[in-house]
Amino acid sequence: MKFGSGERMKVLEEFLQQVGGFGVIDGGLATQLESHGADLNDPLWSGRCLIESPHLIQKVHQEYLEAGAEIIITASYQATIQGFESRGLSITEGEALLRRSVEIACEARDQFWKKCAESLNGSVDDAQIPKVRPILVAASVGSYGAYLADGSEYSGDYGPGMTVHTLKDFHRGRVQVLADSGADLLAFETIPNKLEAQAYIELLEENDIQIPAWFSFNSKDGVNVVSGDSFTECAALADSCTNVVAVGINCTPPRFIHGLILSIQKVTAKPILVYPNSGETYDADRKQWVASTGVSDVDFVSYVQKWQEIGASLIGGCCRTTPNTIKAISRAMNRTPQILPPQLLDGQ
Ligand code: MET
Ligand SMILES: [Zn+2]
Repeated sequence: MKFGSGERMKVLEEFLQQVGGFGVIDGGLATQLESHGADLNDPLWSGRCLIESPHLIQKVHQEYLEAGAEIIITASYQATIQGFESRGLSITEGEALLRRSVEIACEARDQFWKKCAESLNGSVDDAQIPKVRPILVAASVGSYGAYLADGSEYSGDYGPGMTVHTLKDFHRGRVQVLADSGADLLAFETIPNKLEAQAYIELLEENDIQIPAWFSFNSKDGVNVVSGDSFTECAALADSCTNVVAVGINCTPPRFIHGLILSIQKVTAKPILVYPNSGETYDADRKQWVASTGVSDVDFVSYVQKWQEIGASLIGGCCRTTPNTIKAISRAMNRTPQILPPQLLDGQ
């Protein structure tokens, strides 16, 4: 089916309507994989598990669904065809692994729905966390900086010679594979600069990508994206693309989110998504998060209703957040009861 811009918007609009106006995104995927013992000290980071431990990825998706997530993000963030090639895999094998990342998330969703239908027949377990509910699978696209695995997804500095053309060439194959994979939307995450946002837009438009996309930027000062480009200009650029159905912020300390939501609102009427990290800082040289700089789940959650009030429609967590964070977000979220589509209640 060919999507016009209206139809693309409908995917998210209908979802938001069904979940009561506000949706819960999952939490840190890599973080939770590591807590189950995965060694992600690897250029492929969480993408390594697509090769070595796909069952673990599915387990983590399940955990986030149990915690209340309504949008689960695939393990393709740092999984790239080029990255798989440097592992000795062929392009075909790399593409198959990307498709697999979406299949794993879809399987987790199917199992979750099945389990809900069998055990509860649509009833509610936790007062605040409805068991049977719409769930979207978002296919993650991490930045070129994530592929470089040198911390440049947090500096946005790709050097003076970098061009939109090079970035488009880098992303083209993966974006096309993920767009045709059966995912509900593409999640362009942790976008560190304006150049890469421009490259994504041109790719989506030139390749006539049919599924909707969200653009999510990261910031370390609450004013600009990490490269120093204006956050507002980046958000306005995202707004200009008809493929983009939501604009937001991820992997950014919670304390900056309020101001950034207000900046996005000035330039778009599209839904706003936020999934901050725990507020800890990442030491790119040591490839470690520096603990003690972050906020607890309780503090994180104290922000949730305020973010909703000022205009965020989708809220979740990024690095160093866990199923506990998502459970707390889901409970704290202020929303009207859901109108569930009948096919969900039938467990189909
Ligand atoms: C560096 S941001 C990482 C985002 C990715 N979706 C993850 O949670 O692992
Ligand atoms: Zn993150």
